[in-house]
Amino acid sequence: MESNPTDVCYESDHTAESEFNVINYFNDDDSNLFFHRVDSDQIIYQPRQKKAKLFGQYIMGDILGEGSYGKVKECLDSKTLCRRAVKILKKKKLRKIPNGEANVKREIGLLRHLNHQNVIRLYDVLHNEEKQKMYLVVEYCVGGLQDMLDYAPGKKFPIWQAHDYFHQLLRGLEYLHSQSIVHKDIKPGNLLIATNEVVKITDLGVAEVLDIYMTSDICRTSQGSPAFQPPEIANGDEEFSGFKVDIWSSGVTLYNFTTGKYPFEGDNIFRLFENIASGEYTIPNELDSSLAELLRHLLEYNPANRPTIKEIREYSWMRRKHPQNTERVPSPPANDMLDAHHRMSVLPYLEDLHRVESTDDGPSDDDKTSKHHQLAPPSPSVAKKQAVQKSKKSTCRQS
Ligand SMILES: Nc1ncnc2c1ncn2[C@@H]1O[C@H](COP(=O)(O)OP(=O)(O)OP(=O)(O)O)[C@@H](O)[C@H]1O
Repeated sequence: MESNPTDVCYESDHTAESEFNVINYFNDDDSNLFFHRVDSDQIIYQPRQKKAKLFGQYIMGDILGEGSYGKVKECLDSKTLCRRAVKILKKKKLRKIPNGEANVKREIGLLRHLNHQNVIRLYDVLHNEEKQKMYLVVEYCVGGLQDMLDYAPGKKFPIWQAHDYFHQLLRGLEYLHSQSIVHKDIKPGNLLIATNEVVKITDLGVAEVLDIYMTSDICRTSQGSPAFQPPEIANGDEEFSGFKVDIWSSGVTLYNFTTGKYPFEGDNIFRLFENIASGEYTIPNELDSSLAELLRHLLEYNPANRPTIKEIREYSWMRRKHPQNTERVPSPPANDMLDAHHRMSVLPYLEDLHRVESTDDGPSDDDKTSKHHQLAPPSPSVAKKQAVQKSKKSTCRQS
């Protein structure tokens, strides 16, 4: 077969063409062909433009985490410019989880009425019937205490840090109890940390509201995490004091904060409940005797002997100021270890939303029809530019 220069060149650069978009210049008679070779070091990779997504007045950011009910994303409230988190719940998924829908309904019903510094705030609930999704807009937190423990040396907090967090847990719990609510699932995994080290009790999905006309805190059901359940639940008692369940779980939580371990363990839930029901556990010798004394009382077998929150505050370990002689365990970095400062992930999406493609002569055709403009709130472009600058500058108000 007769070959011409074109064939030869084409074959030799075939891979380059398919991978790097080689540009061919042909002249009319096809006799002068240039292959513009591009080496890999000449290629400029640009990060993929983040496409803005809005729902209601909220602009979505990156994923913060994922639970059994769905994803949690960061978002920005465009009205208040406050940083928030949004739990995205797929209704289909909820129906598949035992008590899923009921738990979410209960949590929403409860959170709507609660307002305390140490309990997560619910700001908004939105539905998308078409997508069968539900959006719960809550306070933004930088992480969870369980994630912090997982990263911490020995999987525990320094005593002074554990002391601070436990104090805050008691404050939040005291508020819930004052509202006749038994949380029933207190554990590090349900304690988030906001900016300024403020602990937030979250996940009220299995909480119970006591009848306000009842004088006791008797409960009959429990769905909490097994390792944090008290002997009366492990034994299958039909009735038990709800508040004392929360005191026991707080005791297991404090034990975990300060030792990195659990008082009761088991290969499976049956073994675990057997161990809890036996009431036998040890407190590591290295713990201060005043802390050991508090833990023993929190983990009293008989719920009636467990202290109330008011009484807990009187223990010498609680009243003491603990020296900050060890470094604080930080909240784990966001975005797979990349961002230790938890920068706001909504910004790149905001930039996409407010990208100005117009010239001085007015908006370009692209601008007039772009999706960004359909999505953006109807405000003049100047105001948009200002909003971007403002949101870049401001560290968002936290309430
Ligand atoms: N308000 C929030 N601010 C920041 N991150 C959050 C917030 N709420 C949850 N997250 C992150 O999202 C993850 C999933 O949270 P979610 O409450 O849906 O599930 P979970 O409590 O971890 O698990 P499950 O509900 O399955 O027991 C959390 O582990 C946390 O990392």
